[in-house]
Amino acid sequence: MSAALALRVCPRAPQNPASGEKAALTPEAIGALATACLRLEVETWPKPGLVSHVDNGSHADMDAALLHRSAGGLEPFFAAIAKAAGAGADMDRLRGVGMAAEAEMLAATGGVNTHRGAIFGLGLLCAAAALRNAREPTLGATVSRRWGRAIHEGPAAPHSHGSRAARRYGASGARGEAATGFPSVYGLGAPALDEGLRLAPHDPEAARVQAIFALIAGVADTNILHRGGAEGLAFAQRRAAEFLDRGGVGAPGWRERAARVHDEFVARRLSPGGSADLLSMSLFVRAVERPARSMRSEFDHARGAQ
Ligand SMILES: CC(C)(COP(=O)(O)OP(=O)(O)OC[C@H]1O[C@@H](n2cnc3c(N)ncnc32)[C@H](O[C@H]2O[C@H](COP(=O)(O)OP(=O)(O)OP(=O)(O)O)[C@@H](O)[C@H]2O)[C@@H]1O)[C@@H](O)C(=O)NCCC(=O)NCCS
Ligand SMILES: Nc1ncnc2[nH]cnc12
Repeated sequence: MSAALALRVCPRAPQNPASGEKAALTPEAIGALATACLRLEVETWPKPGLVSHVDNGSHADMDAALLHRSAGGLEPFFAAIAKAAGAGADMDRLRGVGMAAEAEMLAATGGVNTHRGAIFGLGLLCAAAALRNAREPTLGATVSRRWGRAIHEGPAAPHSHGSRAARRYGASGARGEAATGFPSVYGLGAPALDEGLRLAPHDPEAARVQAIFALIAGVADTNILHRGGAEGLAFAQRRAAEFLDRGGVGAPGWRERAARVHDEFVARRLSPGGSADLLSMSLFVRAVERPARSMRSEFDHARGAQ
């Protein structure tokens, strides 16, 4: 994103000239950016087992239009989470806004769980973006330092798919990811976006494909564990790693190869919904932390896609 466009997509509150601190984004700009990242995730194909503008992957209950409707409905909640964080909210207060966002999602989608994980993870990154300053290295570090303990100790739904996967397979899931500062975002998704842009400089969708494969290869996605068990997770991780080992989006014929992996996931009904959310979060942290290097035309496109 150019500096001018970064300011258009993410208008910043005035800089504090006395302290010289980085100025925080406005809550409205944070909400708009978070929703743009959710839309960009949808507009990415091939994404193994997941819904996109091309097909519905392993899902009978979702399509791209539903995901866009959900993403649009969440924008004011992402802004509200940022606003609350800017006013010093603790985790209980943020959780209240997150629960209201979940209710909005379910109302907008007729009861389909489109973005529960994203409301939680991207929501916390929105909160951190509102507090961004020169002293914190990353948004993830802010989440972990300010709310990590409360995330660990907070209420958990004992019968959610994620809680079951945690008990059965030891996967720490969405909660563990956030409490520890989003290691999959900073260690897998965001570096793979950079690598994808290097391999295919004129194809930002390719960069997102590189990132989703890197995430699937490395994340213990509780959605895959829920539908496919440990065997399904091992299959998904192996196929994603093979794609990357063969050169990822830098190798000739990559799109056809990625589409074949997508078909294999669909045949097994596997859907890495957690990795989809982590792709949105990777786009978000790069856009906030390195705006000059983000993908200008892509954010314009995302704001138009609905
Ligand atoms: C903390 C909560 C997110 C609850 O977490 P928990 O693990 O207890 O519960 P789940 O309901 O299972 O939701 C976790 C969702 O997180 C995503 N996820 C999975 N693995 C990971 C991972 N390793 N790292 C990060 N994130 C991960 C995933 O969300 C996506 O997938 C959903 C769609 O999947 P789908 O295949 O359709 O699955 P289902 O409909 O569930 O089942 P079937 O179709 O198979 O029948 C979609 O939500 C994506 O977003 C997991 O689903 C949280 O709920 C909570 O505490 N909320 C309170 C609000 C709050 O505190 N907010 C904080 C401030 S914003
Ligand atoms: N593209 C997608 N397909 C299925 N589940 C998702 N959850 C979030 N994004 C998703």
